[in-house]
Amino acid sequence: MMSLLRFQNINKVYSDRSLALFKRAPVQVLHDINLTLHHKEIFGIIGESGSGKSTLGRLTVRLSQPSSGHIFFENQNITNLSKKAFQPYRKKIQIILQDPHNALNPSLSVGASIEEALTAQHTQMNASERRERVAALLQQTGLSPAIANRRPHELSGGQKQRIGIARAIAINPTLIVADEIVAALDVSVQAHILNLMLDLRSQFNMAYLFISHDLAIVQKISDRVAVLYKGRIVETGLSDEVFQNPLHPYTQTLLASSSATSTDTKTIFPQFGNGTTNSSSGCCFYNQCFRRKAICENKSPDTVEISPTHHIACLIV
Ligand SMILES: Nc1ncnc2c1ncn2[C@@H]1O[C@H](COP(=O)(O)OP(=O)(O)OP(=O)(O)O)[C@@H](O)[C@H]1O
Repeated sequence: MMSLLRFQNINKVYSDRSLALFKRAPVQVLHDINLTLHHKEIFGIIGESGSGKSTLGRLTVRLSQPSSGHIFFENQNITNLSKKAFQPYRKKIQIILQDPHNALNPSLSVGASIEEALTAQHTQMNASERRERVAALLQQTGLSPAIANRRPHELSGGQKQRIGIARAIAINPTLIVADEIVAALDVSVQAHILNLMLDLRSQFNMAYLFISHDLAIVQKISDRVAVLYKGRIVETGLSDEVFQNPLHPYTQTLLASSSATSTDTKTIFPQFGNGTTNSSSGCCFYNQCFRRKAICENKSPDTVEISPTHHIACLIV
């Protein structure tokens, strides 16, 4: 497979903002990152909070610059390109962020928001072509074209995230950085969004850098995965291999600690049938456990019985 994105010896140093200005010391959050992402591939990035996942995503779309090292996109070194020289690549690399509620301009209609993505990238479309494109994008993301006239506050979280996805795919990118894109959504909505991402990948042959703390979701959605620990890649490989036979002690600990809390993939991805789930109860998921168990067992949340240990595990989390 041809390389789409390559990180070569990437280091990132921030200054520690928790300290007073005169006491600030540099903090290295990424150490010597080497990764290659192929065309049409879904590459998962996992690791605990603060391990540097989002920083890697931000470097990819040049929201931030590496302190040293190089980033190659389609074999072109894009690390130090001027804004103008980067413009053609900007169109090919899009990002979708976690919080759909803040991702959209509240004063713009949904249609105007998507049109803005088209005009920002200097597409040569006239107004009626843009409106047609907006309608097509809404349909492709499972929404009615009529929603174009609504404002963000009139939409659900899932609908807003679909608009975020429509904006991201508007100019036919080849790579999408998906940073915790379902973390803020209800579990049933997560399923729809993740299935939409899989459909769009097959339809438009995009690659995803898929950043998530939810190991079960990453396992199911990713072709390959890298495990970040304190800014270093400690393990990388085919998703199934890493999840089934983790070699690095940190990966083993991460998988073991997630086993009581991870998403039930049978609920999220029913098409995977009886695939393994990391959840001891099969249903636990942070503080939504009642709801999740209800969904798993197809019951009302009020009638779900939860074992004391399951419940305690959720309270601890
Ligand atoms: N702009 C910044 N200035 C200073 N430090 C930063 C900045 N952005 C991130 N950091 C620090 O870099 C480290 C890595 O942050 P990052 O957001 O990449 O981690 P993460 O793995 O995505 O975490 P989470 O899963 O909690 O989002 C953290 O210690 C964070 O506090």
